[in-house]
Amino acid sequence: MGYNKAKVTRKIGPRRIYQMNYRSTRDPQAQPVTSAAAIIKGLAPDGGLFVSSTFPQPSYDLAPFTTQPYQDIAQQVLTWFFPDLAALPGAVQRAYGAQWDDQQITPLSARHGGNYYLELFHGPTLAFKDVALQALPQLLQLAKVQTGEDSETIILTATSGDTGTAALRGFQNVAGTQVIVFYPRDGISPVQKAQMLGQAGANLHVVAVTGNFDQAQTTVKQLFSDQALAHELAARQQQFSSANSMNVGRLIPQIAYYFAAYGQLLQRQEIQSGDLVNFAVPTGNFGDILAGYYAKKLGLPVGKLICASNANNVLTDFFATGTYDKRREFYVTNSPSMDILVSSNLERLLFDVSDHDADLVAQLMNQLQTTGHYTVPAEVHQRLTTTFAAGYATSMQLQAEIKRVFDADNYLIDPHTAVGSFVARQYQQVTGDQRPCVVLATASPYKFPETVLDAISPAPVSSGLTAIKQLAEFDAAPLTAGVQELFTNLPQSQAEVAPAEMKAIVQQILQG
Ligand SMILES: N[C@@H](CCOP(=O)(O)O)C(=O)O
Repeated sequence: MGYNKAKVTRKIGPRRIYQMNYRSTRDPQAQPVTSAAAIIKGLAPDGGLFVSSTFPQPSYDLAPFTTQPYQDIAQQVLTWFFPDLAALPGAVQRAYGAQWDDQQITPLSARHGGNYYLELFHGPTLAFKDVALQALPQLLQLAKVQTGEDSETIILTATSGDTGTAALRGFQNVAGTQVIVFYPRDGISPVQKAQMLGQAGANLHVVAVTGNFDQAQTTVKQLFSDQALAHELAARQQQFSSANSMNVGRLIPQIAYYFAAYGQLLQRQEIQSGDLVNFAVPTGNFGDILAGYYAKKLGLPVGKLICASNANNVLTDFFATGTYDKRREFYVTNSPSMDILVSSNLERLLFDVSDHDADLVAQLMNQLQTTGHYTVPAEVHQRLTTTFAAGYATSMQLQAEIKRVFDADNYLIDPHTAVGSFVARQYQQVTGDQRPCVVLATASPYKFPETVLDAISPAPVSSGLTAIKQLAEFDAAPLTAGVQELFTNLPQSQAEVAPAEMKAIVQQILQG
């Protein structure tokens, strides 16, 4: 493996250890930090996002991905980005162990209705967030040991349904951590809510916000840069970190499943080594699709990255015009995890395609905050459109897509996956692009049984646990442990606040 850019900094025994530094997307003058520090901090002090100072340029063969277990692929990817984190192999084994209901961790389906589905929901909370949030606690622990950081880590998280539960599960009873999750009170599915409130642990806190996801995430970002609060925390030996894809420790593990998908296609001889594969990614905060962009930059033969949105189609318009404009109605939809108008990770993409122009990124992000919109230079927009395609599906269109795929092959997909599937087909029809396409299946259909049933069942649809049983009748496979657990979880208590009260509740929780 060749690391032609990372700097060799020290040598332990016969093995050379490389160090990868991380810098903010916004401040060209800021001192870079180590990978360990970037994971511990979560967000850069200037409000920007950490990116690696040099992008890894490994040389590798694609052939081994056909036979390697997922754990090996994940370890390889993590080592490219966090070469200075010691003891990664153990962490990876713990992250991808018996808590997964499929040994492949992210199995690729057969071709259904024209496309493949990369099933990212075989972890304990039934959504793709587990792939990274079973790993992040491990990475954080390694980073803390390595840096000697002994303050308590307060994981502040905003969720539109899936990240929160996966973060609670990942950090459940992890020593030296507390997790505070904020979710939009009226913006997640009944099963998502029951699942989130069902996560028990002395270090876990769930707070409903009487606002939408954007308000929760924006306030979380403000709390990160609140100096008075940081001092209060420091006095108690505490500091914030993030479980959202703003944290590189959350984002980087997601790159691995693009390699795993490619390996599975190769292994089945559906493609030849080097063939380009398109990926359709349902996305709200842009983390999942950015991981695909990073996979392409690492040399994986990725063709188009198809960015799929729901009715909150701010990203579709951005890719079409180069103008990002969040001044529009926020829709609460039947694909709630994607109900987002401020896509945090787009900032990392802009940093990359503008040739690391941190001043430009800072200016655009400032404009977004003050005016609600920005337009990227024409050259930046042009670069984006060579790699990305974009489209959206309405709530009715995604339901029709669930039915189409089910009718084709009795294959059940969740509403978010259906958004990706619909937009992939739309793209294929408009462009005639016949390359193999992998749709990221981001959540289990059992998290949204009402919407799925409504699409496929002629009978009246029930809700919650009853709907899960009703949906199971359409499924030849037995219920997985993660779904069965939904029937036994007991709801924990939660607080409810307005967005303006989020700081006060954080202080109250942390003061015990
Ligand atoms: N879609 C998420 C919200 C934020 O995304 P993240 O990937 O940055 O955590 C959710 O379901 O909670």
